[in-house]
Amino acid sequence: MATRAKTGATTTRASSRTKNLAAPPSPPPVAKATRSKISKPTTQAAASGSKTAARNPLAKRGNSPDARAVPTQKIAASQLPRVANPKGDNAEQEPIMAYLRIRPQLGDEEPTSMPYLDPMSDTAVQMTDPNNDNQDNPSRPRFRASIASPSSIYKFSHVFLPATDQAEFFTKTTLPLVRGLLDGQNGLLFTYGVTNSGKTYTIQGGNQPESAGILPRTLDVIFNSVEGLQSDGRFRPVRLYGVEPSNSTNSLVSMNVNVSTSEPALAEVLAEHYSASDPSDAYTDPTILRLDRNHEYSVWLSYAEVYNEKIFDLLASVNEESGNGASQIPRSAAGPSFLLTRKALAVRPSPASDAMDENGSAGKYIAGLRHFRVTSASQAKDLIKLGQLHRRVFGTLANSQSSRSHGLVTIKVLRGHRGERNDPNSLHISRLTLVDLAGSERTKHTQTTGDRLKEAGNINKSLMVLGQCMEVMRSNQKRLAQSLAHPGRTDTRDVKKALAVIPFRHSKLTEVLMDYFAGDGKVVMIVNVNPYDTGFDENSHVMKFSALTREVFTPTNNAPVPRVASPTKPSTTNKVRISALPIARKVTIPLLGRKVSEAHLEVFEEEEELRPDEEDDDDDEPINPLVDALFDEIEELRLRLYDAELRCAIVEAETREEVMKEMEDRMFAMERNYARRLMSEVERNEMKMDAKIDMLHQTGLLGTAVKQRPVPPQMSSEEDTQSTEGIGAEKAFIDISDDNSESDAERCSSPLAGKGKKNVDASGLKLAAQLLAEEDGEVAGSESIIERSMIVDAASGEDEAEAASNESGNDEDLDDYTPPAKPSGKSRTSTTASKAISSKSVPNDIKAKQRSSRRKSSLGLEHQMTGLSVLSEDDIPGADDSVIIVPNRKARQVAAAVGGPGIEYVPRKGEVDTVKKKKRQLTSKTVVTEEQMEKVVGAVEQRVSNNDNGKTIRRMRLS
Ligand SMILES: Nc1ncnc2c1ncn2[C@@H]1O[C@H](COP(=O)(O)OP(=O)(O)OP(=O)(O)O)[C@@H](O)[C@H]1O
Repeated sequence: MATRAKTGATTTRASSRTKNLAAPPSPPPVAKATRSKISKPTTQAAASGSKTAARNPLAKRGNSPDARAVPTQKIAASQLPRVANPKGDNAEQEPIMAYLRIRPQLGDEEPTSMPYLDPMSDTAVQMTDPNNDNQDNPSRPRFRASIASPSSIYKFSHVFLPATDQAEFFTKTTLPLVRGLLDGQNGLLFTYGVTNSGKTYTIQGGNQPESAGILPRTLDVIFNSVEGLQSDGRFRPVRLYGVEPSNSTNSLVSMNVNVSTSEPALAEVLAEHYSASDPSDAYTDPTILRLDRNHEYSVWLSYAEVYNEKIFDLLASVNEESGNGASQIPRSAAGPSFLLTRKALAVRPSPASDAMDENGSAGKYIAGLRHFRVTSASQAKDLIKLGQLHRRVFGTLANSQSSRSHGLVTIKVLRGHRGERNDPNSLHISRLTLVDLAGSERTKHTQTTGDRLKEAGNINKSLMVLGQCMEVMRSNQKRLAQSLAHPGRTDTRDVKKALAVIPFRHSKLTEVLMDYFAGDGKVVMIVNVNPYDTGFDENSHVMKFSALTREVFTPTNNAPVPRVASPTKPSTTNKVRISALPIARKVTIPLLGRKVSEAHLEVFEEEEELRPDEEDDDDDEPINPLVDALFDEIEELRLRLYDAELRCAIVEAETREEVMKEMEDRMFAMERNYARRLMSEVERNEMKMDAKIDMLHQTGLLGTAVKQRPVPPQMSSEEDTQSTEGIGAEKAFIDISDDNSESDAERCSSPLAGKGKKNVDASGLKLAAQLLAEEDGEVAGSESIIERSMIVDAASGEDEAEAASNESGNDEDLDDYTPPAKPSGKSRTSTTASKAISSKSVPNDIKAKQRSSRRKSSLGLEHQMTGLSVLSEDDIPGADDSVIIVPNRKARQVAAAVGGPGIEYVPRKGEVDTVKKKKRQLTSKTVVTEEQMEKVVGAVEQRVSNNDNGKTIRRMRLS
């Protein structure tokens, strides 16, 4: 037997049957366990007993002494809902267990509250789209980019909140599977979720001792429980259900993977930085499961990855070639370089001899995947680390340790009776596979391109196919259940024939796992969600997948009818052909060591070998070329879509940035322009207003004549002349009512209203002429003075005496009004002198000439003033036409009390009227109705008339 096994010509099938039903704690019904092909009468008898038990699962589960002896499992089993097996046999079915784990918030960069996930109970969560801000107002139109439902409630077997620790999580989700494994039952656990949601943390754990994940804890519990019950490992598992005599090549020592002593050279270089100081090694889960001490156990480990739709053995020794220059990889001075060659493994159907019954399938296995016997938890953990080292772990923007492949760790336990150590028929094989799925990729967020994009496409393909398998399984089961519920309506056999093909073969991942879904043990799915930095839409898809999965049932008791299988055909490996050329990739692995910063690896990935006889696949699943082509098409389109979206996002971002910059520049330029214009306008306004106020002063009505203000610098020489004229003219616009005898009508009339000579007060003209002389900045000789004096005389005429009396009038009627200064002595003298000249020494004809000339000049001046008034109004931006200048604050108060805007106080010389100034700066136009104006004017006049001796200066401009 041993000899045959060594040659590899014969393999055996271990028995799946419980031989001693009375032996406590006998396991519950075994799913697909293996049985030796070399049958013995005793084995057959036992198998027969087992067969009976297998067909009566309830008796085996609930009523058997074994079940009573294993309380943990009994509780776990009793919690599960049961349904009739759609296959029509007596096997029980359980839904796939789905657990939700919510990742806690990490660091400060993420928001403090879960934005869209609301745990409602231990088994339900509500997801609400945070962008759906129209919830409160249904009448408002909804524009949502997302196709996911805005709010949904999802149910799970259990919801684990962020505070859940690893120990509790392991106990509730995985321990029942470990119990099943040691009791001979198969199990599958996989984590599902988007990148960075905590899948790897759940499976492998964190850096802290207590944060060990479910994989190291599983190994701890297994070795805690089998302590003292380990067999010598004389048989080893092959394929899915086969056993064969073990040989030395499968021991860790023989393959130089005794990690405690010597590792492969690559691992020596790299792993020392990876594993030397891993604090989680120090932790051991203390849980011990009680086992039947009449049995002995051997534990086998394999570690595979599905990467880019290829399967690789992560524990296979790698052919390496260290830094000898053979590779084209640019060598780093700091780090070592390796050329690795690894070969993709094929998934093959097990030979029919492995099948448990004639009609049954023996399942598919990964051809060439090596299993290593491990005798302690620490040894197993080291082996896992070696596998992780080989696993492709690339840093992406989303997660520096993102898993780019699906990692499958399979633990196989061979259990045999102590009394029948040499009998392979006494062996049970059970297996537990823990799968760390790669994250569903967010290409937009991770800026995935090139190789990463291809990886993403393949990852998504695997997950998509997994979802499709679930969907088809669910609909098949529904149809069968309906048919069984109404047996008269349709023939169940017809329904079975019409069931849709489950597309397991469309991805390597589902192909490898299909036996679990097809009824080979319990399936547990862990849904990892990170609601802090992952989008609502992405997690919605994950949730939908989990909701779908929970509706799929897997048979938990699928023990087939045992039969003696024919010997396995010898391997035809020598006739293999390589399906494609090797693919070379360059990998850079960052290291944690001080000396070595990174290692460059060149990986040659050989395609899987296909046997000639495998080209016509003998799989029972029909191949539909159209479906395959459509899948390829979908993948192609998906990749192109990702690529296009990525490019669009980049272009959009760049365009936005450019436009923003341009707009910013423009805004700055506009701001500068406006500020400059505003300042110049304010200055101009101030100049003009000051000039006007100066005119008032110079008329002597508001105080002593002030010195001439400088002409605004922006005025040209041409403007200068005009402005000089304007100033003089504007002075003439001042309606001077310096005596109380002036009629109301005259006082209220605007000097602009008539624009005629009679509206121009004689005193005003006189002063205007004087001002003109002063503004010219020179005394142009006596003639010009005489000329101007004549003009004044002619203009004043009969009003002269009145004007003279007004000059000496009492102006103390207004409390804060400063009486105008007396005209300067020079002016007065000039006037008097001119009068003297005119009356005494000038002949009559000359007088007449002078009179006509004076009349002309007067008319010219009047004309100039009229013109300038227009110029003045139009020229001053923001000039307020509705302004009333009142002589003092009190008057303003009175006017303001009566109501009506536009009341201005004319300050004394040197006094600053801040209100007016501010008003000017704001250049706000006040609109005053005629009615308001009249009211104000009336009030002012009233006030003025109440003060007998007051002088009122008002200026009204009615626009
Ligand atoms: N329950 C948790 N408690 C504390 N930290 C956690 C938890 N879950 C995840 N993390 C941390 O979140 C980060 C991302 O987790 P992890 O690497 O497991 O994500 P992932 O889903 O495996 O990502 P990928 O699919 O890209 O491999 C890690 O730093 C991990 O330590």
